[in-house]
Amino acid sequence: MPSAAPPLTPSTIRADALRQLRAALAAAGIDSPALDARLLLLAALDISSAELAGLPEAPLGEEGASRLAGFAARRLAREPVARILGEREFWGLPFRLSPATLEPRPDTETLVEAVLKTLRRRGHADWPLTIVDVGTGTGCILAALLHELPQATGLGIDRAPEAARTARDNAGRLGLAARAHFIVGDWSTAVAGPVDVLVSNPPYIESDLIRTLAPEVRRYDPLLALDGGPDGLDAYRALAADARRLLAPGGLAALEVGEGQADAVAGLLAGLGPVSIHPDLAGIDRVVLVEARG
Ligand SMILES: C[S@@+](CC[C@H](N)C(=O)[O-])C[C@H]1O[C@@H](n2cnc3c(N)ncnc32)[C@H](O)[C@@H]1O
Repeated sequence: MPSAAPPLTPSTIRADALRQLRAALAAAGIDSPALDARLLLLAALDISSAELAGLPEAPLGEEGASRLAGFAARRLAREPVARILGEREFWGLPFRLSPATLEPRPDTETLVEAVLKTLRRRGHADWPLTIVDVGTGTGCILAALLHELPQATGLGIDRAPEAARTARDNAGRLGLAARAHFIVGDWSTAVAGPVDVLVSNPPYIESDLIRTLAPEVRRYDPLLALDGGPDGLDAYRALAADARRLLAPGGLAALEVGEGQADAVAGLLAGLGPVSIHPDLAGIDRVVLVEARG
């Protein structure tokens, strides 16, 4: 049964709207009702937290009530807040979303951290590195790396043309257009190499498990971004072959993996050089990194 929307009117005051929305989201079983209600209210009224704190008794007004009612209906239909707002932060940078892009996840920052740590340990962070990001989505991994590595240039590849366009737009808005290029392609088949850094957060959910995912993921993240084939490892087989073909001597590849996949992916990369496995903040092995022999 669809959950009841809060009874918002133009004369409803901000504080009451927040309470009503929080209660409606909680009743619908949404995980973070207080935070979501607050973010949606601020966005619907286009105000800051300080403005809300300063004038909690102000009425929503015609436009505010109508926008907030629309946002509430979408969230109650389990659309994620970031999709409603159209933007999501990753590595402290803003990324626009489109229906063709995965919503970037905090876990993926583990991959950015692992690559930067390795490059810094090796004293390569100021080198004019070439980076390839396969399955770039919003372009978040590539943009975060280029943001931290001022001499590097990068290529983002996605099979979804709309994702490649969104990534290009995001890189442009972040001032990275001169160093980041984006193409539509199937894994790295269009790339000749050599490549210094190959990164990817590929689709890795086992096909049969997709129907068990939370509605926020199953209904709103694109299937192409989720489906890793029968055992979830299809993409890694292609990427391991790409790494073997493309990596420069001494180059590195870093792949995000799903829970329980690290050992299998480490096995696929093992022939290239020493492999390390990096946990995310929850302690789950999240990134497999290989440093190709020089
Ligand atoms: C899990 S998403 C990751 C998106 C983004 N890199 C991130 O971390 O938020 C995987 C991405 O791979 C893309 N993809 C799926 N199959 C592909 C293929 N054969 N070649 C290139 N990209 C592919 C999807 O369109 C999607 O954007």
